[in-house]
Amino acid sequence: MLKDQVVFNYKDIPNFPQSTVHGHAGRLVFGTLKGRPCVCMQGRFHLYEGYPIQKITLPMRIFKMLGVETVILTNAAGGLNQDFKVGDIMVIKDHINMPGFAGNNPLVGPNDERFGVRFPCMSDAYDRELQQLAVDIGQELGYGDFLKEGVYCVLGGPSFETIAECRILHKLGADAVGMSTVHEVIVARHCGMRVVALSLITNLVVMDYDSQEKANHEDVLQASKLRAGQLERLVSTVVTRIDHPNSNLI
Ligand SMILES: O=P(O)(O)O[C@@H]1C[C@H](O)[C@@H](CO)O1
Ligand code: HPA
Repeated sequence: MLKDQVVFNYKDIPNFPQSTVHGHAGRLVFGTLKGRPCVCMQGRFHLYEGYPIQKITLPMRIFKMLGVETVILTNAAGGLNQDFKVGDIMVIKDHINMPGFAGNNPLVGPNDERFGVRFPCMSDAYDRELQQLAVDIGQELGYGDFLKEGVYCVLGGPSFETIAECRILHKLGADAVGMSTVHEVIVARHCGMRVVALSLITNLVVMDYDSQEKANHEDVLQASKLRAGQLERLVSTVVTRIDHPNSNLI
């Protein structure tokens, strides 16, 4: 997808965490997309891997220091919204930081004023212009039937949710549930980068005690492959259409 690639394995970057999840390659790829400089993470980090939350979000601060202005995040998520189907792409409009309710927030600890303020606002976490751009581009690409908008809820994982947990998350107003993204968004917003995030609905969560369905990682990987090309096209088109006052890294 990127031209003129320069690739670093995470293991060769000092102090960088390592990907431990099947399906996460563990590479940082620099390059250009239609002339736009970009850096892509092939593999991200999660609380359930045992990393401290500040380590999970370290790449965001590195990107800020490299001059990145806009962060585009994608994830796999379970659909809670009853109108969602496997293969839907949800443009995230807001999040519920469930670990944060218990004090597990990446900004806990002394605030580093070089990056941002002590108490950052999160009511504008997801850039509204970029959300609209993603929706408009999705429509143009003919994705209207599977393009949704909604609220993403992060949990710690690695166990998938119980039926009672899914029911409560749905009642709380979440449309999709996952194990990532939110921590990175908080740190990216703290240091003033713009954020747009997309969830691929890889499975529908089980909300019914009569259901025989069981969430599993293999189904998540399989469903991700089915939409990989379309998701990549959406992301790359968004990149080429973002307004870049300083033409910096994306
Ligand atoms: O895209 P992410 O890393 O959030 O993927 C989800 C959460 C777990 O890593 C995995 C569970 O199948 O998918
Ligand atoms: N729950 C949590 N995380 C997920 C799911 C899910 O159902 N699907 C993909 N990531």
